[in-house]
Amino acid sequence: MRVRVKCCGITRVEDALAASRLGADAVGLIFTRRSPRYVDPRQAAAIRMALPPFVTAVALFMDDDVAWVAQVLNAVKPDLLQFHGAEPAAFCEIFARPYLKAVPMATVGDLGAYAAAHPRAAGFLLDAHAAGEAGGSGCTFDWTRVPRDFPRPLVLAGGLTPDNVGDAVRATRPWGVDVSSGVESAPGVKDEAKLRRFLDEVRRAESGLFDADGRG
Ligand SMILES: O=C(O)c1ccccc1N[C@@H]1O[C@H](COP(=O)(O)O)[C@@H](O)[C@H]1O
Repeated sequence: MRVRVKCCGITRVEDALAASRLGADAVGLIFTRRSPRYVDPRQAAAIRMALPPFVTAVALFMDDDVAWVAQVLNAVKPDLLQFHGAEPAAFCEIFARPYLKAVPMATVGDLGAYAAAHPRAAGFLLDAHAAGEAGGSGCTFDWTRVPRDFPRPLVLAGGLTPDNVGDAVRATRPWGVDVSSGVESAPGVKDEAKLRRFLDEVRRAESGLFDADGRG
């Protein structure tokens, strides 16, 4: 199966278009103000409207309040939400939209129990959350902790770059991968050459995962 790619922390229309053209399945728009990749809802709406068909717009929040999430949803109309903080399922479900729940791998030991606490999540995004950083830290975690054959979609994140994403895909066989700082020239500004190499490496790695019958 194809490994899906999300490019997170998009703040410019041209970067969203480049990511889409190069084959990204999703772009992430960050609405938590503590991120250097924060994008205001008006700019995000312009990015969202510029996306070609079948490219998913993901709105990322981290322990933000209900009113702010609702305001962003109204303005941007994203396809998918990503809750990157300590939001319980009851909070994530208020908005009645499909959502990804981030898992802080630095502190979560039992992924099964964590997932069970979010029965309606569309999938789980495994991030390092290293050294107190909540996201976009550029830090990896121990990929041997990613279970094979987990019954729900797992998106690998945290410190992925064009240089390590091939090994990451071969080691974990994830549903998808997510990259933010690893394909930038500055926070919130994507580097097209890095993005191209990242997507090429994902495709190269995934092609080696399947046998002649297309089975993984
Ligand atoms: O990217 C950010 O600035 C960010 C800020 C706050 C919460 C989450 C954030 N990004 C998410 O973190 C992962 C990992 O980032 P990186 O690739 O290690 O830089 C990223 O995929 C986003 O989903």
